[in-house]
Amino acid sequence: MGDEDWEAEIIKPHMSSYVPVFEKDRYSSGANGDTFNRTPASSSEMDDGPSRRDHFMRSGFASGRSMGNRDAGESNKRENTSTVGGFGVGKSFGSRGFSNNKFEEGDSSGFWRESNNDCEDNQTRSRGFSKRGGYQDGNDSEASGSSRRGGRSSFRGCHGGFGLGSPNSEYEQDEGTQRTGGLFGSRRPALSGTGGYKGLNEEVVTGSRKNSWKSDAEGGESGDTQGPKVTYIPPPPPEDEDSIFAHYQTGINFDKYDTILVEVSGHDAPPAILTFEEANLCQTLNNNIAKAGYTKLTPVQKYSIPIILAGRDLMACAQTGSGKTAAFLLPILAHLMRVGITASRFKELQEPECIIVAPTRELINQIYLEARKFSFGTCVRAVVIYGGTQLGHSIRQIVQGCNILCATPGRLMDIIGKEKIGLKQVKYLVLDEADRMLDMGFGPEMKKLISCPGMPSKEQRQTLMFSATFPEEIQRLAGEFLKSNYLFVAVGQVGGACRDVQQTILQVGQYSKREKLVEILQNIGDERTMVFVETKKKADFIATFLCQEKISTTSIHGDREQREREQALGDFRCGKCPVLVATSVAARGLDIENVQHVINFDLPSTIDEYVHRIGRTGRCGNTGRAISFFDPESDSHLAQPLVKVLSDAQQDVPAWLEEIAFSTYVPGFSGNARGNVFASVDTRKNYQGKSTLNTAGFSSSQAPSPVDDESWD
Ligand SMILES: Nc1ncnc2c1ncn2[C@@H]1O[C@H](COP(=O)(O)OP(=O)(O)OP(=O)(O)O)[C@@H](O)[C@H]1O
Repeated sequence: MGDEDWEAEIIKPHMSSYVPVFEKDRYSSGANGDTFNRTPASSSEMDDGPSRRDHFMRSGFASGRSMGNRDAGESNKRENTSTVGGFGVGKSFGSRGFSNNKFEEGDSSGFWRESNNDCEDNQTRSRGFSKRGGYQDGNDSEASGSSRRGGRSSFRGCHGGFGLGSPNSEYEQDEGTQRTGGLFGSRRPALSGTGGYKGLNEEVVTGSRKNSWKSDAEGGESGDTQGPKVTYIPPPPPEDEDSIFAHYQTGINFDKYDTILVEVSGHDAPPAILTFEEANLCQTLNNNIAKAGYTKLTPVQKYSIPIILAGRDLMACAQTGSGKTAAFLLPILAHLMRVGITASRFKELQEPECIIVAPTRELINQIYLEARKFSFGTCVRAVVIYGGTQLGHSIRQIVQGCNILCATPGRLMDIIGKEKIGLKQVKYLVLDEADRMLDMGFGPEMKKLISCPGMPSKEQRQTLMFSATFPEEIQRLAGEFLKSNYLFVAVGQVGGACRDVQQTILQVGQYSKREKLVEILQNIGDERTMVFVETKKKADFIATFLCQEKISTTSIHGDREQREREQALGDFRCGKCPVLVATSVAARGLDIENVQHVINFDLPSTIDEYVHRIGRTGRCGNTGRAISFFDPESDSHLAQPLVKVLSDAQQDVPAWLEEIAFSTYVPGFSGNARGNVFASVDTRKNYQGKSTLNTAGFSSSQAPSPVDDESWD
C-alpha cells in the first residue's frame, strides 16, 4: 500500500468498525496471553506537540519504540492530521505527546501510515519519532533525556506481543546509513544480518553497507563494533526420540505425486529410484527414515537422491511441501556414512563436510532439525547457527563437533570471518530456496562464500540447489556456483503452485480487507491460518487488530527479536495462537503441521512469492486453502501471472481476474495465460539427454515443449 493509500485509509470516515484501543485500558489477546497495557492519552499530553498527519493516532501508540520528535523539522513540514483510535505496534507505545487535531473530528480509522520498506522505515522514523515513546515537539533531532523516555502507556507484548524492546541510542542516531527495526523499538542491531532475511520488505540494508557479508558482525551479532551484544540463546530442542521423530501424516493426495511429470535435463543423468531400498542407504539411515514415517519416496526424492549419490551437481525445482529437504539430506548423510567421517568433536578446527544455507533463521533451524533426525544414532553431527542469537553460543555449538553446518548467510560469514571453521573439507554446498539465496539480497554473500579462502572450487565440491521456483535469470546466475554438467530436475512446472492448495482470489479493496479478514477467520474457527501482509508494521497492526477482535493471533517478521519470533512460531505450531500474521519472512520453507489456510491479506509483489506463501498449506499430500485479497488498485500487475498459476494448477480463474489480466500490460511477462500443461524450464541451451518422465519412471506422452531457447552460455 502506498503512502497515499494509507493517508486515504487514515482519513476515511467509515473505518471505525472496531473499538478504538484507547477505550480499553487493558486488553488481553486471549490464548497467547498477550497483554496490552494501554493508557489513554490525556489532553495535556496531546497538547505537547504539533499534530502530525503521518504518525500519530489519538490512542497514543504507534509502532516503534517511541513517538518522539527526532528530525521533527522534517516532520513539521508535513500536514497535520492525526487519527483517533489508531494504534501502531512495536516495542513500546508512547501515548503522550499528541496534539489536538483531526482526531477531535472523529476519525477513528485506526491506521497510521506505513512505509513500504525498510528504507521508508528509516525515512518515516526520521520524520518524527524518537527513542522511547512520547512524541515531543520541537526540532531537536537528537532529543535526549526525558524526551526520549515518553511512552507512558508502553505497549508491552509478551510472547506473541509486540514489546519489550530496549532502546539503543546509537542505532537511532545513525539512521542515515543503518536500518534498525524501523519504528519498532527493536533492540536488535542496525544492520542487515540481524534478521537473517532479505526479502522484499525485510532486512534490507541501506547505504554503504548494503549486502555486506560482515553484516552480522558489524551489526552487533558479535558485538564487535556497534550496538548491544545479542545475548539470546535459543532453547535446545528436545532430545527425546519421540520429539526428534515427531512428524505429521502424509495426506490423501500423497500418492498423486506419482502422476506429476518430471523432467531431467543435462547429460548422463542416473536413473531415478523408485524405493528407499534402491538407494542402498545404511541401516541406521533406513531406521531413521522409517521412524520419520517415510515409506515412499516423493518425486523430487526419486530423482535427486541418485543424482546426488552419483556425485553430480543439481538444481532441483519441485512444488512446495514435496520433500526437497530429505531429497538432499539423505544422500549427503549416506555419503558421509559411507566414507566414514571422523567423530568431529575431536578435531581442533572444525571443518564441516557439508554447509547448508537458507534465507531465514526459522527455516535453517527446521532444516537442522531434519538433519538431526536423519543422522540420529550416527557419528554425523549437525549444527545450526543463525543471526539474532548469541555468537558465542554459535561458536560453542560448532566446537563440539560439526559435520553438517546449517547456517543463515550472515552468521555463516561471521563465523568464517572469525576463523571458527575451516572450509577445506566442504564436499557439499547446499542452497535451499536457492533462487532467494542467489537474488540481489543474498547473491553477493553467496559469491563471497564460494570465494572464501579454503572453500573448494566448484569442481572440487558438490553444489546442490533446491527451490519451488527458479526464475530464469537466477538460473543463469547459478552457473557460477555449479559445474557445467549439472543436472536440472523439474518436478511439474517450474514455479507452479501446489495443486493440493485450493486457491481463491477475492477482489477486495483496501478499505474492506480487515472486515473481510475477520469474517473469514470467524468462519474458519480454530483452524490454523497464516495471514500474509506486505510490511512488518502492518503485520503487527493486523495482529493487534485481530487480537482486539478476540482472535488469538501472533505475528512474525524481521523486526521482532529472535526470541519473539521463535515464541510466535511456537505458539502457532502448538495451536495456542491459531492465527499467525506474517511478512514474507515466513513465506518460504516453513513446514508447520496442520496449516489449513493461508490468507494473502496483501498479495506479494511477485508471483513466485505467492507460490511460496500459499505453499505453507497443502503439504505432503494434505489439502489446504489459500484465499487472496486482490486489490485492483495495487495488484493488477499480478493479474496475468496469477491467471497462469491458477490455470496451471487447475483452479478456477475468476472472470474479473481474467479481464484485468487481459487488459493489463505487464512488461516482461511472457506467460501464456492458460499456460502449458508442462513447461519445465532449464535455461541452458542445446542440452542433450533430456528425458521426460512421470515419477514412476515412464516416458510421458505429454512431452513438453521445453522453454530452452534462452541461451545459457
Ligand atoms: N517421502 C516422504 N514421506 C513422508 N513424508 C515426507 C516425505 N518426504 C518429506 N516428507 C515430509 O513432508 C513435509 C514437507 O517436506 P519439506 O519441508 O522437505 O518440503 P519442501 O519441498 O522443502 O517444501 P518448501 O518448498 O515449502 O520448502 C515434511 O514434513 C517432511 O517431513
